[in-house]
Amino acid sequence: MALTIGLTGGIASGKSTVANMLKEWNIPVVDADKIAREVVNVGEEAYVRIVETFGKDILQENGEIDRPKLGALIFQDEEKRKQLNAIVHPVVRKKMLDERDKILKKKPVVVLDIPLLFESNLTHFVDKIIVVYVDEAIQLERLMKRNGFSQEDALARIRSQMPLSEKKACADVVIDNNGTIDQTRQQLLAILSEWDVL
Ligand SMILES: CC(C)(COP(=O)(O)OP(=O)(O)OC[C@H]1O[C@@H](n2cnc3c(N)ncnc32)[C@H](O)[C@@H]1O)[C@@H](O)C(=O)NCCC(=O)NCCS
Ligand SMILES: Nc1ncnc2c1ncn2[C@@H]1O[C@H](COP(=O)(O)OP(=O)(O)OP(=O)(O)O)[C@@H](O)[C@H]1O
Repeated sequence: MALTIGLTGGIASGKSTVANMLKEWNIPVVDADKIAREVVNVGEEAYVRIVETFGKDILQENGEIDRPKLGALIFQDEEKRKQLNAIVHPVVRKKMLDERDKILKKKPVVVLDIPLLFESNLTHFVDKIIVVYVDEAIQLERLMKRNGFSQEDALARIRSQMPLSEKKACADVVIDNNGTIDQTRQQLLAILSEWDVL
């Protein structure tokens, strides 16, 4: 029987780290962040609407969207974030579900890696939910390190999402990613074997 697993968590909680493990084991993963980047390529409908809404100031010289600049804008301002979400999310959702359907024609299981699974009310599209959890102090530290953000910028991003503790409470299963990568891999293996996926 077909199984759609939702993989979610908070910003920098370790979703991509877990998704990479799944891909190594040949489990197909649909990456919402990757699709969200593709749908705003120069000339795409969402690109045109973003430029109309936020102006040419958010573009690089070559015409592509300046992601750090747009990020700085929308993570400081909830109204602007809602405007961006309203442009990008419907297109991402459609592409993601198309990819899911294509994969499920050939494979019994697919994982949808969706950072905003709960915030965007997408839980009805998945059968099981894995939340990748970290304590906020570690999340902050990893986010600042990975993106070179100040503490203030990193906190603005964390605060723009549903608290990770709430997501944890809504999960079918939680991966605690406070420890080593290997400890995370062991937890994932146990979940997959329990669900007969490996
Ligand atoms: C604001 C943008 C340009 C910043 O780009 P940047 O390359 O710096 O970050 P990236 O796209 O890799 O996202 C990193 C993480 O930020 C978080 N995040 C991104 N967008 C949002 C949002 N609208 N609300 C809350 N968190 C978000 C997610 O945890 C995501 O995994 C970009 O994130 C964007 O276009 N966001 C809107 C689309 C979106 O919601 N994407 C996320 C899920 S589909
Ligand atoms: N167990 C771990 N130990 C040490 N570092 C880790 C661990 N897990 C992830 N990291 C590092 O933390 C950072 C965030 O992890 P990752 O990119 O997987 O998170 P994410 O949830 O996909 O983030 P985003 O929502 O921003 O896409 C990365 O730099 C990653 O290498």
